Amino acid sequence: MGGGELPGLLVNEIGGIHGILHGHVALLKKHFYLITMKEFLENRKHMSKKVQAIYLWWHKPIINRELLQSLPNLKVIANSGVGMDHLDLKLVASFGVKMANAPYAVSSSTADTGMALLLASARRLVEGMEYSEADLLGVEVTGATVGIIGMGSIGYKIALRAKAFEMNILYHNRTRRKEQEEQAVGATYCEKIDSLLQQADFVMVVVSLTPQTHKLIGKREMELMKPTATLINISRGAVVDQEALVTALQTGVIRAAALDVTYPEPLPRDHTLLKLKNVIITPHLGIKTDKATYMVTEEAVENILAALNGLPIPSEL
Ligand SMILES: O=C(O)C(=O)CO
Repeated sequence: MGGGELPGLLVNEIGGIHGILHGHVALLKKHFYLITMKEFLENRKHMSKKVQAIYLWWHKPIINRELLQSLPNLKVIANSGVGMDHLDLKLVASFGVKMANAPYAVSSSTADTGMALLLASARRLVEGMEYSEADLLGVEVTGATVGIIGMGSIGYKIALRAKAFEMNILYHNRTRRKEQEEQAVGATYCEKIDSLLQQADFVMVVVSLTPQTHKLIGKREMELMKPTATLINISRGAVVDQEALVTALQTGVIRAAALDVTYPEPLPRDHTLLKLKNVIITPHLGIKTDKATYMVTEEAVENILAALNGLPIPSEL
């Protein structure tokens, strides 16, 4: 590898389950001298000074104090998605390193994942594929109420999609959306999460994982939900108390769950959740489309270049 004058960009790895997709390498190489974590660790002394930016792919928690201490020229860490729970933000900031996420690129594909789970659970698609019986009775989506917990850009796109399915839309968020935004999607604000839980036929969890949202949906919250309701989680596994969820699903406290996120990911093969018929689990498909993953990398490149050029970072945290 040459390197020339291009700024050094450290990435987890290339390819594999947790690596930058091969198709993105050319884009990154246009702007940066790419260094994989493996190359960095093999030649730490030489590489340390080169690294000016890190591109974190797929929630991999690779940043710790020791790494930060060994990168004197690091200016920015860009993330490949919106969730930053795998990063110790305070620690990074204490090194004077800027951080950016990629909220724009992810919103449509993640909202699509949420709706796919909602529809698949409502109409029992997975069971339908497993059994050729034709008498599986699902629940109607048209006219049902979806309760969106977390009305950021993904939550809002879910509301747009739910409107097209003629659903009633409730939402809970730390801050209320503007009246025009609510009207555009026909969403009603619930100041109290409990009121949303009591009314919704589909509860869609979209909040970021923070200490405040850790196990936000626990036993009490599930007991507030209707026994006919479905819980859909596309945020982070730990926003839902998974043990409480198993019990709720086994005892009919709620009808079903559809989860794109769990803890750990993936779940061990013998995990109870994988054995329940009223559960759909997908392997964190969130943003995983050809288009969205590429857009995420483009967004990260923009953020990194802005940071290295001393310009305002579009998605700075
Ligand atoms: O953007 C993120 O953080 C995601 O997990 C999308 O799936």
